[in-house]
Amino acid sequence: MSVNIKKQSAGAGAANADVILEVKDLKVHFHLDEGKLKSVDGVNLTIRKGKTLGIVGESGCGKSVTSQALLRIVPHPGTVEGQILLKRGNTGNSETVDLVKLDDKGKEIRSIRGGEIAMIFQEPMKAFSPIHTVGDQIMEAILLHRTKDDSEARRIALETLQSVGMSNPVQRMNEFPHQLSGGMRQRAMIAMALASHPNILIADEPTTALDVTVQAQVLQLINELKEKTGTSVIFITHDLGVIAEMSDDVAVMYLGKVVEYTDVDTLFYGARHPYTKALFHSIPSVASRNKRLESIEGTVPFPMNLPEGCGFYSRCPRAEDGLCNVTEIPLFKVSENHYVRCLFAEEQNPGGVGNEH
Ligand SMILES: Nc1ncnc2c1ncn2[C@@H]1O[C@H](COP(=O)(O)OP(=O)(O)OP(=O)(O)O)[C@@H](O)[C@H]1O
Repeated sequence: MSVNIKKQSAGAGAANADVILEVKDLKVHFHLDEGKLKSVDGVNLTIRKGKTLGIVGESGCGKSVTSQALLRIVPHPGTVEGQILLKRGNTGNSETVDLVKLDDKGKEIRSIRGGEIAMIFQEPMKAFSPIHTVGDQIMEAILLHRTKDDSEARRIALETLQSVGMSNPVQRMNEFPHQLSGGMRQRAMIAMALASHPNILIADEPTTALDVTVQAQVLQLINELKEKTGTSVIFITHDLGVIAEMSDDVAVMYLGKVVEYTDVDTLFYGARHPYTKALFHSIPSVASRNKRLESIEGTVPFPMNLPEGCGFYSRCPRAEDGLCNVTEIPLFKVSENHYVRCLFAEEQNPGGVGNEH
């Protein structure tokens, strides 16, 4: 995929009025017989109105569990701590709700889920029931969140299917999910997520299962809808090429923590964390297509009974014994809107490391 980076300011220093969701010190721990599994361990994120935050990292670093926490759908025996501050209502008449404090089966979170915050998954069959038609399922979401009128809901459903480029939407309304092709099912799921007019759309690896052409179409569709409706997007992927296409701001996650947080162009032109740099070395580019790709040495450790210090220590080419493996490494501010969790983050910056985030 070609790398096409937009100039943007980072979310890390976003003005308060622009912020629609703020995640503070989020921890999701699974209390298992073997011990405490720290899937997400002290994550801070800022989601701006009408912008996309990309969350990137290898498998197992806590991306999906973070998105489950935002919707309060973390399965048992997971616990959620910290703050997830959602701004609701219009400017001038808004209130902030801490989603962590809500009962995860209560009325309020159920109205937010699929209403103000909607999610699209890698596998659309997860979102659809196989025994109801696509139209009935999209209408159900609309009847729950937008109108009580059946014919109005049908009109909105058709309009939404059209807006996502669904061919022959009238016929598709009467079809079952398994009758659609992979790409069409993905579009139908996006339509279902968007039909309730969410303020925030969470997309968790939504194109991984699709072929390259359909993948590009779906990414373009999400970007167009974002421009048109002003929806904020949280885009989760392990693919830096997709991050470049989609993101305004980027959080790089490793072992349940954010290790680098900045705007997309700073990340692509000035990544500082050794893990982010390793991720860049592991993506194919036109220039390097004839060379062997470097994969990151080792695997992500299991997030249980971890040793002290930096989580990337065991795989890091820059690691120093007695320094990096002693205490937890904080997130340092290396420049305006650029935060890096590494003691050597200042190495390319003669001005030195700034304050902690
Ligand atoms: N329900 C669960 N019970 C116990 N552990 C879990 C559960 N869900 C996730 N984990 C663990 O939490 C860690 C983070 O998982 P998560 O699925 O968030 O990673 P990810 O970055 O989204 O990876 P992938 O790209 O493969 O989905 C992993 O070690 C995983 O095994």
